[in-house]
Amino acid sequence: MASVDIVNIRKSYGPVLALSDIDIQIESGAFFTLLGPSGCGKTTLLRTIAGFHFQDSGTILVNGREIQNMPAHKRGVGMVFQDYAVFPHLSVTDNVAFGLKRKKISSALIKPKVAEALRIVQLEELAHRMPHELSGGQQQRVGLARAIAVDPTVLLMDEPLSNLDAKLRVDLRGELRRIQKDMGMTTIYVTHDQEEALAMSDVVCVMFGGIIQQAASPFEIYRNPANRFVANFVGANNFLAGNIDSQGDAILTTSDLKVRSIEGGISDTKIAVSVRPEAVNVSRGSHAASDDMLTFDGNIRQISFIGRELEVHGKTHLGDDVRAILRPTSDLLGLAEGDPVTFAFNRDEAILFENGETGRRLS
Ligand SMILES: Nc1ncnc2c1ncn2[C@@H]1O[C@H](COP(=O)(O)OP(=O)(O)OP(=O)(O)O)[C@@H](O)[C@H]1O
Repeated sequence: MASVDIVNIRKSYGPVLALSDIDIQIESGAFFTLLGPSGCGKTTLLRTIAGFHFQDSGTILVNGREIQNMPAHKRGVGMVFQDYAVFPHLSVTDNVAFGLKRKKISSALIKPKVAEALRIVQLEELAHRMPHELSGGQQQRVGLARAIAVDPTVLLMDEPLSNLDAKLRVDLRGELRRIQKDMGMTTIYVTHDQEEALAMSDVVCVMFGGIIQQAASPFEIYRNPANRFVANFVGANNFLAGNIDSQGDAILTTSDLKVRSIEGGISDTKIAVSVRPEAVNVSRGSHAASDDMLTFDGNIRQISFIGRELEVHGKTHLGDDVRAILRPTSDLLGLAEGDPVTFAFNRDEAILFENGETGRRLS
């Protein structure tokens, strides 16, 4: 078990600043995920921790020991790659033994270590196969077994499931998490798949533009996104536009509704209020707002029945798009394009962003 501290890591590729003063503390045994869109710097950060890239400045500590200037093979980290990176000319056993042989471990010790790693990833039966005789999921297990066989202090994984089909990806993510928990191995995982990140992680670290936007538990990231980027990137969200008037009140242009008084708010500043689709209610006709509920008149644009859920797309009278996810009821199923409805949500469910930046709950 090992803690990892990343202090002020900065890394450029020529004029491109890929990582800007990254600070991260990872607790021993945690499953820590770097999540962000393509180009946000997550692979660069992972490879800098692994020692495949060197930072321009900053410190990386594993259990309090600086590793940032060590060569990759001395850092004690295991790495699992997106493209499996198994050696095609070596059997499953020899692939898993590869790192142990390179560490000059005696063959008497290699055998039980390989057997144990194959047992953990449930590949004992296929130990003698060659990689071309394995499925993608099995090859990725070989990659994982090879990484854990050398007893790394930290396990690094770069989009390990992204080459697998959707069903296998879901199966394997549960299995990866189980293995990681059983072994108590501190893991840093890279993905651009937000559902995967939420499902697997103790901590999700959302990155954009080489900067950490928020690092918190999956629930916290979803429920209390720190800024508009996180609110938009993680899960679906509605954004209703507005501004702060000369009295310092936040007013939604959607409905001329005052949603909050903002002390020290700068007049004419733009605001946005976000609300998750599952928090939006839809009902026929027009209903007034109450202290707790914000309501918006509008019309149905499209209704899609997707089994367990009904997805409703609408437009408010002042032009904002609204999406709601609801339990299908016969009344809602009877709605048609163009029907007048009221969209409503509880203030508790809404987050106010001033200048599109830091978010805070409405109520
Ligand atoms: N070798 C390189 N030379 C120049 N620029 C690079 C190099 N590698 C990455 N970059 C740039 O650095 C930034 C971060 O790239 P990085 O690969 O870390 O992003 P990422 O979040 O992992 O993206 P992806 O999900 O597409 O792999 C991007 O702007 C990218 O274009």
